[in-house]
Amino acid sequence: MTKPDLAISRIMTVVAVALVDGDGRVLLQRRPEGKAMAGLWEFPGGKLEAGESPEAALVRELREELGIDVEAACLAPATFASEPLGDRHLLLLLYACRKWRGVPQALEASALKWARPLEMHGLDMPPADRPLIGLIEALL
Ligand SMILES: Nc1nc2c([nH]c(=O)n2[C@@H]2O[C@H](COP(=O)(O)OP(=O)(O)OP(=O)(O)O)[C@@H](O)[C@H]2O)c(=O)[nH]1
Repeated sequence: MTKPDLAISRIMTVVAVALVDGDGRVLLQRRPEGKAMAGLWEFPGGKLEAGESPEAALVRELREELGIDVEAACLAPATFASEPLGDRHLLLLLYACRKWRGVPQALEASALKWARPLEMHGLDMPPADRPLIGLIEALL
């Protein structure tokens, strides 16, 4: 029998969102100093907590990170990334969302930026995010 190349316990599931404004721009946040990959631009989101659904985790993360309220029903599954990350394997589930309440604030990030996909190609983003840019472009 062939051995699986990854133990399930090493998979890290992360949920993130492309918040899209009326001009077709997407919100990115900059990872703060002191964290892995500090200074890189990423989609808001984070890890699932035990027992949380992906949508509930994202609703929570968006409140914690940006101070906005999003309905789970407004989170549309968009695409995903699958990428080795240190000694783990990252499964990044990316949603798209065009409706939220409140004005996003950088409560945890060092900065926020509304960017068009074309601009995103020129930004430093985590390796898992790079293949997602073209897919987001096609979705908008
Ligand atoms: N939110 C988010 N995380 C991403 C993206 N791309 C990517 O590789 N990641 C990785 O997925 C993980 C997200 O987890 P997180 O935000 O909860 O964790 P963190 O590293 O900030 O640290 P923490 O454990 O102190 O919360 C990080 O390892 C982060 O580098 C992305 O676009 N958005």
